[in-house]
Amino acid sequence: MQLSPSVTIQQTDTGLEYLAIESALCSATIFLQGAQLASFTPKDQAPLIWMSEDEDYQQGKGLRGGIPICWPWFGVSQHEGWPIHGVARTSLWRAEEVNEHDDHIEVSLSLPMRSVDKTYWPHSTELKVVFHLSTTLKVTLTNTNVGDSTIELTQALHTYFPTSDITATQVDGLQGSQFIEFAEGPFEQNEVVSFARETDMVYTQAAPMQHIRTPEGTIAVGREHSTSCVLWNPWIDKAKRLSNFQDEEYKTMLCLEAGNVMEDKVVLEPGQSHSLSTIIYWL
Ligand SMILES: O=P(O)(O)OC[C@H]1O[C@@H](O)[C@H](O)[C@@H](O)[C@@H]1O
Repeated sequence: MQLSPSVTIQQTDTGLEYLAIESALCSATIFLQGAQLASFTPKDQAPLIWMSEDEDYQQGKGLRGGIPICWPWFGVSQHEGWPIHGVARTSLWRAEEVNEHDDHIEVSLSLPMRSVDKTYWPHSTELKVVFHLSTTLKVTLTNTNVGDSTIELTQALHTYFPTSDITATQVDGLQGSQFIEFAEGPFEQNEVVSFARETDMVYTQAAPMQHIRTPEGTIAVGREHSTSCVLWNPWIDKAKRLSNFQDEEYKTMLCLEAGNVMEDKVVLEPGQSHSLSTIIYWL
């Protein structure tokens, strides 16, 4: 099915539907499950997004790569047995709109709340994501409180980035912020970050822009309405325990995740909205 000149709807062999974008400015894929962007490549440039070679695109399982949407909680829930990173990434979203312009394409999806188990999220909330696709990628996740009581949530746009060599990769722009590592801290980030071990840091009061320096070039990663972000690489041991992840793939990826976590959680009074954005491009 053709939705606009550059956007078609397609299906994997396993039956997962996705929007395929092939425009003069970029190519991209966005799955209805999880509203998960799985690839994004600006025209004549290298891919900006990483996906595991082992991903097998199963229903009800978050994809190992792309941009999983973590909602309405980030990380491990305080309720035992609840799924890590919430329920949005495994739920079926609805494609709402595709608007094609000369200089960008906008694709929006929403999460039908009837498909979210009320045990996990009993509140009346509208959740929408808009992908703004050109030679840059902007993703905006908007929560609106349509109920009559205050809601609180944590969330993240959990972007996987590619590199040809994690040991030759650095993240610049986190200096000056505080981080929590494996539930300890806060510690002060004094230097550019390099990778030589498992990295799982939650940064607070982080500057709105970081630069990932890889052997292939520098990726700019911006955030709006977010003062927290997460930096993750599983390294050798955890790589072996991860689903849909090859043992050696920790060498070729890292996650830098735009967040609203910890003290940066989203608090919405009835009628209020909040939009979290991430902006990604090759410098
Ligand atoms: O394997 P999952 O559920 O996709 O999570 C991947 C990682 O996501 C990161 O955001 C967390 O900080 C890590 O602790 C976690 O391992």
